[in-house]
Amino acid sequence: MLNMELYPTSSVTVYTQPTALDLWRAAYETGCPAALWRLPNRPEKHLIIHFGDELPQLPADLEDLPAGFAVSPFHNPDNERTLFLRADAHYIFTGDEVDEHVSEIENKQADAFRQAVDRLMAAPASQPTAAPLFTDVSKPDEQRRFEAAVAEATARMKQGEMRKVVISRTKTVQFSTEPDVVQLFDKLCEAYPTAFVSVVWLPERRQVWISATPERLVSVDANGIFKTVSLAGTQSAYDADGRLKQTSEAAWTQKEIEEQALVGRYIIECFKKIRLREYIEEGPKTAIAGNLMHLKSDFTVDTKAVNFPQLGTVMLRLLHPTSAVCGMPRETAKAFIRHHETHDRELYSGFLGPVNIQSESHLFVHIRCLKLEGQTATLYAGAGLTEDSIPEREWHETEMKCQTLLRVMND
Ligand SMILES: C=C(O[C@H]1C=CC=C(C(=O)O)[C@@H]1O)C(=O)O
Repeated sequence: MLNMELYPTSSVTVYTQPTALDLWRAAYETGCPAALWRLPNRPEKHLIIHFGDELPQLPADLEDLPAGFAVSPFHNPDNERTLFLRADAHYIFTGDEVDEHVSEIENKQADAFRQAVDRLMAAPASQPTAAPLFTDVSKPDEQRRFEAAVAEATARMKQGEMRKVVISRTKTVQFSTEPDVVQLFDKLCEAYPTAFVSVVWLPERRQVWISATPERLVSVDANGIFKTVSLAGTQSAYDADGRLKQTSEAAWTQKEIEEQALVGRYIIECFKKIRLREYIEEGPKTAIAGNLMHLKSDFTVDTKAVNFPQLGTVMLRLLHPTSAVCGMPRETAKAFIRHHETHDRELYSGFLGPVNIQSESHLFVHIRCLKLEGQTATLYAGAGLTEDSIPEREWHETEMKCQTLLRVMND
């Protein structure tokens, strides 16, 4: 556990204000891990900087962690190896106001970061540039491999080996120049007000992860209200004429209803394991997630009323990875994924989000995301399969999921 007493913080509202871009560039140039995010339906944006050369890998125990940002890979037994960015510096952007909380920690990274911020603030403001062009450089056999894995999965499910598995694929695009990720973040926030939008810089891996995810994994707010969701089933939010559909126009097939019900059942099984009966379940309802629609049920627990302050941590351990990204039974699905996917999921379908920031923790399933390495972006998308899945349709679904980020990058 980290002792926050070592890191006293000063809280001031600054008058010569750095922009999010100045701060991001300073973190990027000086190799300080950083996370920029905006919670669903909230106006303010947050940026934290971790002053340190190595990012700790810690158990995701929400009660023990200081303020920061957690990022977990898909493969993370018991959530013990969760990357954790400490909020050594925390900036909150609300309209034109910047609220700054910077720890007095003294080390090489902190000094380099502060100097870089001063230098970038003194430099003439750079003019916004047009988003760079990009081209699809995915492997030509990606679709064939994906569809073969879907066919194999449905055959196994028909034999009764599994009930559900989520198979993913990648799409690689090459940018003409390195994209401005802060500009892309702002565009994603505007396009998807109900999504959790984030950009995370991991200098050890030389990777920037960008996402606009619709799926809450575990939240505990300042009043001790715990939330999770069951999200599955996918269709376009637009009709054949390109018109945005009403949620009431969404028609769901038996396959999609069952796919979502399995995720809900899995959540209820987790509650049962800890003998928790006092939860509220609402839904399923049709929810809009950017260019897509999903079926969604909300689960809520008042942790104060049930006297269960660690519920967030306990459920995080039980839930991850849910059957929205893995499958059922979980271990069989995990083994199938390991053998049939040709890429490493890395942080895709893990979880990420702020921990103990303003007395709240909000962790989301890391989907609708991409990994940026220099000028190359790898997009990840998965499809929940049941025995009724049709390979070409599932491929098309992953194409639509990639569009969540691509259409904003194209804008
Ligand atoms: C695994 C993904 O989405 C999940 C969440 C919602 C709907 C899903 C589906 O319909 O397959 C997936 O379970 C992804 O976007 O990569």
